[in-house]
Amino acid sequence: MKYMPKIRELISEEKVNQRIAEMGEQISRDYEGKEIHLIAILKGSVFFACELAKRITIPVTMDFMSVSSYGDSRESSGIVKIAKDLDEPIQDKEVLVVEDIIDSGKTLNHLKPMLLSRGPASLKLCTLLNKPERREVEVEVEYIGFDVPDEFVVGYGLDVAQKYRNLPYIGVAE
Ligand SMILES: O=P(O)(O)OC[C@H]1O[C@H](OP(=O)(O)OP(=O)(O)O)[C@H](O)[C@@H]1O
Ligand code: HPA
Ligand SMILES: [Mg+2]
Repeated sequence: MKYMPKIRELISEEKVNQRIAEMGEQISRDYEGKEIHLIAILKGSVFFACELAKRITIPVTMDFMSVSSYGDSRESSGIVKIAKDLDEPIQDKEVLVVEDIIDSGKTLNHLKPMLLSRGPASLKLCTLLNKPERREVEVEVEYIGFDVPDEFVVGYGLDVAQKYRNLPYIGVAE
């Protein structure tokens, strides 16, 4: 039989949804009077990005970029592969990049200068989870849902070898 890790709950569905609602409220206040352009980094951030967008009360547009570096491994390959670029230009837009997790920092460290070179009015980062102990390259992150310990987390969009993205809570794959 294929190896299936046991999943231990780390952050309940209720806590995740409550925190996302708070983040949506804070973002709506910070960007009051503006429109916000959310860029969700596929695939992991899609659950968070949709839930966050529903909690933002100012006008929202969305675009998607598909980026991967982990593949089926629990370690970053260090090679950030862009499988799908944005559909629309971001020039003069208030851009908020939405991630499910910042771990080594390599993905965002690679993406940020690339997006900045396209001339957005502003560019900020928002992540549901942050794993500070694993950071290899510095990234400035404006909005963080939860700090998590140095364990491989799954659920709410996060996968281990493509599985468990659909769990409605955050767990640890043991
Ligand atoms: O800070 P880092 O060490 O770069 O890790 C964070 C990135 O890794 C994961 O993506 P992954 O490559 O697993 O692609 P996926 O979203 O399709 O699962 C996650 O969704 C982030 O994009
Ligand atoms: O802990 C993690 N879980 C799932 N995907 C990830 N990508 C980077 N870190 C993680
Ligand atoms: Mg992944």
